[in-house]
Amino acid sequence: MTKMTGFFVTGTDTEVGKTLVSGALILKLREQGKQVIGFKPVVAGTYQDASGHTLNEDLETLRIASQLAPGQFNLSPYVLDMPVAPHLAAAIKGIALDMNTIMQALDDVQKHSDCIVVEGAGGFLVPLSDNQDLGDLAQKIDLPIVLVVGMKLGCINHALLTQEAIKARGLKIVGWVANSLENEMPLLQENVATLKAAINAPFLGLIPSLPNALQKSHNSPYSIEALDFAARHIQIAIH
Ligand SMILES: Nc1ncnc2c1ncn2[C@@H]1O[C@H](COP(=O)(O)OP(=O)(O)OP(=O)(O)O)[C@@H](O)[C@H]1O
Ligand SMILES: C[C@H](N)[C@H](N)CCCCCC(=O)O
Ligand SMILES: [Mg+2]
Repeated sequence: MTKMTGFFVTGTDTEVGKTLVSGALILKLREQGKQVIGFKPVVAGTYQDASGHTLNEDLETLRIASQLAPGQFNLSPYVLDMPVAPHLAAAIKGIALDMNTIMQALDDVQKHSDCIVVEGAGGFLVPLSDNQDLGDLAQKIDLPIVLVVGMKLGCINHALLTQEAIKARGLKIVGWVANSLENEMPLLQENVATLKAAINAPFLGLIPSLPNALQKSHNSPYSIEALDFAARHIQIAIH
């Protein structure tokens, strides 16, 4: 496999805005004239669209951001129905998540793009199997890591734990994004200031709570306007 360019997007937890930031990064890379494809090693949680197709919200968001047609490219080798820890969703389906299968799928989409934005599943050390986790996958993929901090009580500890885990794998955080989530936390700016001092990587920006008009509705992914709103709040050097 040739050396990839792009980003690996991890977060302090599940539901912290990795998909929002991944979509925003795809838009920023596309603004530079690059062909970008989003990828997730595994997704857990599906819904049926009006035509009865089984879809996943994150993959549909990455698809919107990359401007891909429905079904164009396989953005994840593992689409699992239950919205639970991926290795458990896989076990329920009677399968195991295999690192080589993920790398092969990534290689396939990479052939059609200049850059890849890989969104992790949950936090940095979510298991893929009994002996491998997403940190191992991040090591194999070896893309610069963007850390998304979901701004809620507890995020300082989660951010520091994640930073340690990334460092322990010999990887580097290229920057971190504070995502304000749906309800702005008390002392938001003070929390951001604490994180700026504690995280040993550039601060890329604070995404405010999405304006009501841009909030997603049930089962529908982020709109392109929501991704663009987030992109406008991220400053990142793209080479
Ligand atoms: N800035 C924001 N303003 C308002 N709502 C937000 C914001 N960021 C995220 N959300 C909401 O928080 C929820 C989780 O966001 P998102 O799906 O991007 O998280 P994630 O980290 O990608 O989760 P997963 O681990 O499942 O991939 C979504 O319902 C989304 O609408
Ligand atoms: C289903 C969910 N939305 C994510 N895709 C997966 C989150 C896995 C979290 C596992 C854990 O850390 O306990
Ligand atoms: Mg997501």
